[in-house]
Amino acid sequence: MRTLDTSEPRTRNAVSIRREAHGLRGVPVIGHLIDLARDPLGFLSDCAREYGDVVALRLGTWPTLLISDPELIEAVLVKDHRSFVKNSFFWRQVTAVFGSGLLTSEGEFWQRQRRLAAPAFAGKRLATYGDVMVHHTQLMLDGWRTGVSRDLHADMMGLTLKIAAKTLFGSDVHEDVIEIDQAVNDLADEMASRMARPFVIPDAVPLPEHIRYRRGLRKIEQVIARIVNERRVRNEDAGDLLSMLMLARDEHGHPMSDRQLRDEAITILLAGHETTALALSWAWVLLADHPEVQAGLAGEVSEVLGDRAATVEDLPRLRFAEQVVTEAMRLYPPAWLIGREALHDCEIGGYLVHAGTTIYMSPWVVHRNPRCFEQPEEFRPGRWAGGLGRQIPRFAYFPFGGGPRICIGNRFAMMEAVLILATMVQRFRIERQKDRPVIPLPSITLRPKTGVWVVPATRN
Ligand code: HEM
Repeated sequence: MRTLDTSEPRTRNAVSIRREAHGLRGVPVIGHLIDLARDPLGFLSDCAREYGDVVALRLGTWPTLLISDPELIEAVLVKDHRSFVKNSFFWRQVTAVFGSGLLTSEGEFWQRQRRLAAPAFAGKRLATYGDVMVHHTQLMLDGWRTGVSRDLHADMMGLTLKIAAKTLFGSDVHEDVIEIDQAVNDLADEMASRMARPFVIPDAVPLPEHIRYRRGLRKIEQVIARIVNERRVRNEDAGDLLSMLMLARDEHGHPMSDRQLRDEAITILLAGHETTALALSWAWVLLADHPEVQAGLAGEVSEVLGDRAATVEDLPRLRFAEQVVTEAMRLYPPAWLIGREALHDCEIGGYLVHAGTTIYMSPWVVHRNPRCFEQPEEFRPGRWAGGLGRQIPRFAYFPFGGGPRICIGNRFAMMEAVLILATMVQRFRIERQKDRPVIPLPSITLRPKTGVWVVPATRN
């Protein structure tokens, strides 16, 4: 039971909470860290439900606010974005992996890198990726057998990795997929433990997880280096993201350093492939649990495509497929928590925010708010049919974040998810393997803890 902490001074409207059960008052240094580590989704949802749109949490020594009101989220991410940077505690834990790539850099440097990368994710260039997406999905499905159970999440991870490598870096990674997959998992696990820990254990301490983490990082760096070297040898402008980055020159005419290329490539590869795989895996969990929705989707795909392969031109008519992806990301947003840190004292919606305060905004929490969505726990893709997206506040639904730091790959991801989903449902009906429940694991991303085990059946 959590109660309002009236023993604390209340500045302006600021609300503080503490947990009284289990003697948590006896661990003031840790504050709510244990609650957050034990059940992050439940804890943050309870906080918002019980204490409202702005809740002060005690996470170790870090002053933290959980903000769940769409207008206030818009203030942080858009209107007052200059007052905030990406949460530095969080990002410090992952800088060894992402370096100064797009996800983690700030200021003018970030702006320049974003400008360079943006054309690869827009317009005509984006449209050229469609065939690769469908082709790789078909290759994957060729290996599926009716009645033979499989981990669909592992399939989605392998598929989106191959697609990202091919479309953005012009490279095939078939032989490396299993190892990269393992490496990404090891990195994500270690980054998540570091985030949850209120203290830092130096990398040099030879813990098994540190060894796995270093091995994972080395593997990914090797693959990236190979891709960059292949391109240097061929010395051609392939018109993809890697070429754009390699051909870019700064104001002094200098190309990007190998280190910066590595940072950007690793960022795009990691930020892009797991999140999209997750959107698809969660969509399939929901579709398997709602056979009538899956049948509706198959009906649309059959009407639009018949037996032929999907193309980018079909996207405007695959409306229900898009609604399925949108609704799946409402219930299971792959990026379930977004963080910022206040650069200086400021005010958000009348609340005083001190410099250094961490702001948490959780799509998981907001997307399930009954104020924003009717029967929010229900999977109803059709709710998006009548232009719901335009009727709700802009930040009632924000799976890709928003403002200047909005996901650069959001259109790429939507296009990829819809094309993959349509290609899959065209060939297979998918049921869950009953004895293998799916357990959400809110790590850096929202993952299915032990995969998504399904039994496919060929459609006649
Ligand atoms: C369903 C799939 C995806 C989801 C849910 C997702 C989610 C997000 C979110 C929430 C952010 C903003 C984080 C913040 O503001 O702190 C972000 C940023 C980013 N995403 Fe995605 N993403 C997805 C797919 C992709 C893809 C396909 C790519 C690239 C191929 C990508 C690359 C990036 C990059 C580079 C950033 C940093 C952008 C910047 O700060 O300028 N993402 N993503």
